[in-house]
Amino acid sequence: MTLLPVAEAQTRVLALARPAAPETLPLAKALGRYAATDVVALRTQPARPLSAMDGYAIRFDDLPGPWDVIGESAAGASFPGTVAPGQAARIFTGAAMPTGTDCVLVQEEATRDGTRLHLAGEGPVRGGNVRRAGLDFREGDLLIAAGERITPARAALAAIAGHGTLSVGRRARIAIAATGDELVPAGQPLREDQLPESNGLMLAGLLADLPVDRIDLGILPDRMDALVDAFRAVDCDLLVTTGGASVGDHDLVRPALAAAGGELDFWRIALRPGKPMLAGRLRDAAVLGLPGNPVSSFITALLFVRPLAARIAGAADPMPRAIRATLAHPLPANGPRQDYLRATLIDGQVSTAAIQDSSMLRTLARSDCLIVRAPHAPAADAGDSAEILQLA
Ligand SMILES: Nc1nc2c(c(=O)[nH]1)N[C@H]1C(S)=C(S)[C@@H](COP(=O)(O)OP(=O)(O)OC[C@H]3O[C@@H](n4cnc5c(N)ncnc54)[C@H](O)[C@@H]3O)O[C@H]1N2
Ligand code: MOO
Repeated sequence: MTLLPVAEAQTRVLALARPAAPETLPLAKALGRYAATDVVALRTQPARPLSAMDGYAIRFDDLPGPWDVIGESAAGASFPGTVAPGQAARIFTGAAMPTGTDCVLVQEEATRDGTRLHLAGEGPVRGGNVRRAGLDFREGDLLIAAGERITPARAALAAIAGHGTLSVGRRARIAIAATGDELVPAGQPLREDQLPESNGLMLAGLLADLPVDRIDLGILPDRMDALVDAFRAVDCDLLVTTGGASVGDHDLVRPALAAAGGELDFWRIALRPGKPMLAGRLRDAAVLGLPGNPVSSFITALLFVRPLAARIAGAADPMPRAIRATLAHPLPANGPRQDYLRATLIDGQVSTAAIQDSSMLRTLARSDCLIVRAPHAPAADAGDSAEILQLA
């Protein structure tokens, strides 16, 4: 049996995306989306030299004073004249430096007697307390690259750079179906051979921070006709199923995809947990069939569903980012599959949970990171560096 390496599976999954045409939205609505084009500054910030402090705009060469205060410059109400040698202008934070001045004496270091101003401290350095024109950026600078997320800071940056709207990727429409005759909606009475459905809720949570509209297909039974009907009817950018991905007699997602007219791209990854995941296309939609075990569903959602959803919405770089931590204890050599061990990170030291069964939600819920073990990684010692993925 050939198992696809995780990195290759991720590349092939991202290639299933068909990003929708972008749309232009007011900045407030563009928050959380991905930029569809490069965002360039339409103005220089600051446009003129500004005071960084409340005090007095002076000429550095006039130090140590005294000065005559001849006017005032406030944010939005600049001093219109020129400040000559021996003169100063009252100034406030964010106000334009009057012509002729080059530094600001903070008011804590000044005393005033009517219009007469005296130095009462060290005074500024040359150019001190002034934000030069273009300190932040200049007109024409690239501020946000296409495919970057419109975070709160980037939305604010776009606003101050002169934009009122942005061209962004559309929200991805993601249909989620749980499959399995044993599944009952959470909170409902159940027999001992039944199980509350939990993967759909988990997937919804894992997509909640992305620009995604979810289509909840609920619980589908392990019957070809029901699966094929649901697959034929769905209209979405990405169809995600959980369960029925393996080799059992009731594992029908793969044949149902084919019967509905879909195409399989690949099935089975050198991944633990999550090996039986399948990927394909169905008409205009990408399809990911996640394994039913809750932890397998979680990890395949983290490694494949979230990145693909973000890519459909226009993300350039949607992969989760690994960091490094120190192993708190030894680890045995790894087998042929890339392993994602449920673990806890404390003060940079990472420890694995004792039992790593892919059905165990309590272990997953207690973990705040996953240790990534490459296929055939040799045994590791306490104190060795390990790659980890942090869980939100
Ligand atoms: N002979 C083999 N058996 C199995 C193999 C294999 O290679 N050969 N692979 C194993 C691996 S690895 C995994 S992972 C599982 C997953 O297979 P399926 O995707 O077919 O999952 P199911 O059988 O449908 O369910 C597994 C388990 O998870 C529970 N489940 C399913 N959906 C949900 C849900 N929405 N919410 C909560 N729990 C769910 C289900 O009741 C089962 O207990 O296959 C191995 N078998
Ligand atoms: O790969 Mo399965 O997901 O081990 O449990």
